[in-house]
Amino acid sequence: MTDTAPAAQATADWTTPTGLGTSAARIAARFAQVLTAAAPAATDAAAADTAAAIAASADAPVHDPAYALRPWGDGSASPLYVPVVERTDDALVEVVEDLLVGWARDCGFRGGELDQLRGAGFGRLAVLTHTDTDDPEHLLIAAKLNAAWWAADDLYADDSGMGATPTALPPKLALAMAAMDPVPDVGEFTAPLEEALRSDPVLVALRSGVEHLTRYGTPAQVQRACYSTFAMFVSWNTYGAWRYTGEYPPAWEYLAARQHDSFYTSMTLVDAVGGYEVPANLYYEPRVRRAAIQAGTASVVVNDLLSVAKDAADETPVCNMVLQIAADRQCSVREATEVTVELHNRLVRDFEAGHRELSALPSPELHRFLRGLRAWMGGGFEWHNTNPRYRT
Ligand SMILES: CC(C)=CCC/C(C)=C(\C)COP(=O)(O)OP(=O)(O)O
Repeated sequence: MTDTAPAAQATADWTTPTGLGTSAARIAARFAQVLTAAAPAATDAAAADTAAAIAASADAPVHDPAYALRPWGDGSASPLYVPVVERTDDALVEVVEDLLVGWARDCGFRGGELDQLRGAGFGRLAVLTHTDTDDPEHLLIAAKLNAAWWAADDLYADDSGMGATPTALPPKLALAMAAMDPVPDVGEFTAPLEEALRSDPVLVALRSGVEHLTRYGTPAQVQRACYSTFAMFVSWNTYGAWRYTGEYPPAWEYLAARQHDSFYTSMTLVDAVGGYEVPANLYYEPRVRRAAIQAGTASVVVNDLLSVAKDAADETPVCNMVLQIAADRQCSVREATEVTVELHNRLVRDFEAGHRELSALPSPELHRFLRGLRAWMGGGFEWHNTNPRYRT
């Protein structure tokens, strides 16, 4: 490796041989391609060694104690296969919640909105899901952005009782993008935009949340959070169109939209909150992205399972996987719930298998990130299953 270019040296620890074997060559070859862009010297040999390591890891034990079958809701449906909860820490939760409510007040939320925010427990969500840091300032990255995303979701997109309407939604989301990803100065047109961005607590919260992320994360981490949010907004607009026309989608089409409106967006923060970075070309390596999408989708399917009653109760019903399946198949909610549980458990098992394969890749950051995704699923389940928001 002595002639290796500096960029290649920076990535050399990913390519260090760690095992033997020949199966799973596809993932290794792809991984080598990712590296090749920066490290011409680290190609075929590294790919073969990586494939070997993957092959060795494919023989992992069938039951991983990091996962469990857990009852949920009122306990009447089949259990969910979820990662175990890695941390509960009430004292830390209180610190983060207090800081979060102070921040929300500074953003302009008042009275009942602040009570709702505290009741929702986004600080608790951060503590349950980001288990590799105890630092309140880092946890606040997740707490602030999740609170801001949820506020936008409730107030702009979902909750008719809070003033959300399908026709006002798209322009509000366009402003939300401007709040998160600052536009350059445009002379006389800047002042009215600034005024609009300062006049709505949701927009102030989104902007401030990104600023907080910017203090601790890299530019790549900030933009990945922004762009996954913007993809999520496309799904919100899609739901808005369905609710406006009253033409609700089949379950497969809803699920296609839901995969970009999921806790994948929350999980873009995993490494920044943890205080490290998965380099962009590894973060977006297809197997890594697939694992992250599986984790995000599984977690949002938990949300759908637990919010059936809440979603069905809105005067313009909110799309929900259980409700879409029940409508498609003309079956009961109970039957549709079982199909949804099966879908969830399949996603988690597929994630688990992918995690096992990817564990053979010699990147400490990637290993930590995959454990972080797993922890997020476990904490996300716990949060939903114990949250008054989802109790009927
Ligand atoms: C990433 C994030 C927190 C996005 C906000 C959108 C959101 C609240 C979800 C993806 C969860 O789904 P849903 O809108 O159905 O949530 P509720 O059931 O209203 O809690």
